[in-house]
Amino acid sequence: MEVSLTSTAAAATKQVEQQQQFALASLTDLASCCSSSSYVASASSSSPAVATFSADDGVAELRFRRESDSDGGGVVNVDLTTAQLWKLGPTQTVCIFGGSDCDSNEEKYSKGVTVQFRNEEESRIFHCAFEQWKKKGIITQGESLPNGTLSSKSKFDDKIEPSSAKMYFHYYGQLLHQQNMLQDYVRTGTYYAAVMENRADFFGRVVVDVGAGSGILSLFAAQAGAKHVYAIEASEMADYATKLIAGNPALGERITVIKGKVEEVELPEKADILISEPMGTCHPLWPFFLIMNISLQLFADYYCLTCSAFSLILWIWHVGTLLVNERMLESYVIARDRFLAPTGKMFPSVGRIHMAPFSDEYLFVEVANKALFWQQKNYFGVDLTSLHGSAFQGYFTQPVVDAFDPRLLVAPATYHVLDFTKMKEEDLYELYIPLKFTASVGTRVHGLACWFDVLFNGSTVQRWLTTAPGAPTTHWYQLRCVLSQPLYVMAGQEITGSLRLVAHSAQSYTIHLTLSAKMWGVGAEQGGILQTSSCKLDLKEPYYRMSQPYAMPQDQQPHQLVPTQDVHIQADDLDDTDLIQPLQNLEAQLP
Ligand SMILES: C[S@@+](CC[C@H](N)C(=O)[O-])C[C@H]1O[C@@H](n2cnc3c(N)ncnc32)[C@H](O)[C@@H]1O
Repeated sequence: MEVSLTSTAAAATKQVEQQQQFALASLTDLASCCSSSSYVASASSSSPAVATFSADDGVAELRFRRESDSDGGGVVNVDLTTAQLWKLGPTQTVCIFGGSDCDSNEEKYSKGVTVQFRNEEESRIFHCAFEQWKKKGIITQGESLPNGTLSSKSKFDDKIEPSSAKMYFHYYGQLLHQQNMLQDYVRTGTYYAAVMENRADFFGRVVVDVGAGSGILSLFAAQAGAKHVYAIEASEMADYATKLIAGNPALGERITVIKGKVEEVELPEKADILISEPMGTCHPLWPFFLIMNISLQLFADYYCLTCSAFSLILWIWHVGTLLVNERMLESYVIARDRFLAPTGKMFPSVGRIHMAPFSDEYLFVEVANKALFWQQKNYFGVDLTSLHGSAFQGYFTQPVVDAFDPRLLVAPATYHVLDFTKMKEEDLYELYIPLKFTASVGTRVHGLACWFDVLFNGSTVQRWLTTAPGAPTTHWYQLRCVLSQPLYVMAGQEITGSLRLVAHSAQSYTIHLTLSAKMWGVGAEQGGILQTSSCKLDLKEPYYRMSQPYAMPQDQQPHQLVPTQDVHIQADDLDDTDLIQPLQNLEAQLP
């Protein structure tokens, strides 16, 4: 493959000349579609060729030239603003475009060529370059790009499975999911307050919105007086963001939407400040959510139910989990290295993962009971019990997402800091967090509860966005890792262990949790371990448990446990009418 990129910039006119060339196995004309919308390949004009992307005078274009061409008749000029690519196979692509070099009769019809690449990798890079140059055509309408390099393969593509990325960006490409985030008023309101209270950090500054979504944070930055905002968004949401921004012209004239991944796009200048909401949300069941949301919306329209009641339900479905899920923090850190000036700021700049052991018999019973099905000895004449143990363990691989009562915590929380301004992208591939707690009460420990917060370290005001239990609930809720073998602890006893998060290519993490109860009382000074319990969970496959407000079990009521954050639970919020079946059932089925 020959990929070359040359750049020169004439400073006075700010004109840009860049080139990128691809050798092609062959180029085949499609019969011009004067009378039909279908294309027929004409074998006679197939020959090896070169494709050249270039940007002269700020206009990006693509030119195909057959190698056999001597008189210029084999040159095909493609207007990138109208051109589209369609993949026919791993190495074959059709390029359709509005004709510019045809006679007047044909001018109103689209034209096309079939491009045969030499291998799959070259095809992939060509597609990537095509998107880049197409975007460049859009950016350069308003301003020109400086010299730069086009990465042939981005870090994102290296580490993320294409199927995961496709599903991920499809999800974020839909307005309904952006709406769910916008309707998390704790989240969006905190961002708004953090920006407005710290106008000085935005006023007259160049801002990059990393993963702009609907463009809301770009609009906040523009409201705060940003000189220019580059809103980078990889999903189809970029088109909606463009619309939203155009609908707010007073702000929009200072915002440029750039459709592409932060790992791949080029910017014409360095940023003074990055703003982003890269905190992991969880959406593995998006097709299910989508169908249910659409049906519910239709149902709501049909029965003229109020939007607000239903938007609450839709919002509840868009639940989220631990800071690092989605692996978008890595993109945030890459954006820092690519776009931020050395003295620039990041909003947010720090994230903290908080952790504390919890005791929740009802949750434990609920998870364990899911495997009861496999205890049937006569399921259509079949004994299912040999699979009960596996099913039982399987349910404990799902982290639980819900809002729980902070009084379920059995020890003050500890936290692990992620400094987005300093950490390396690779630091996020694996996180190892040693754990050490002192139990406040004697109880059974059922696992580890986790939540996070992020800091907007403004020059004027420092503001935290927290997802702590007891704080106003966000769409992230909290996350709990439930142990299949609970631990017994006494008040004052030390609980040690570790939480290891290992990133995987499906944009999430495998969680390895170990908790141990240290020896207590006589012999404690020897530091021995009394009991240990471990589990392995997949952050991408959580169990959503938002159906009912938590009811505090009677036997746990007297404990006053110690959360790390302020608690705002009303006595009225607690209701012990819908408690789950007694523990004895569970003891009987433990494998
Ligand atoms: C959690 S949403 C936040 C959207 C918006 N900033 C807001 O606060 O409402 C994250 C957005 O980042 C986009 N995104 C994620 N990874 C990206 C990447 N590597 N490059 C560009 N956009 C990305 C997603 O498509 C999604 O729209």
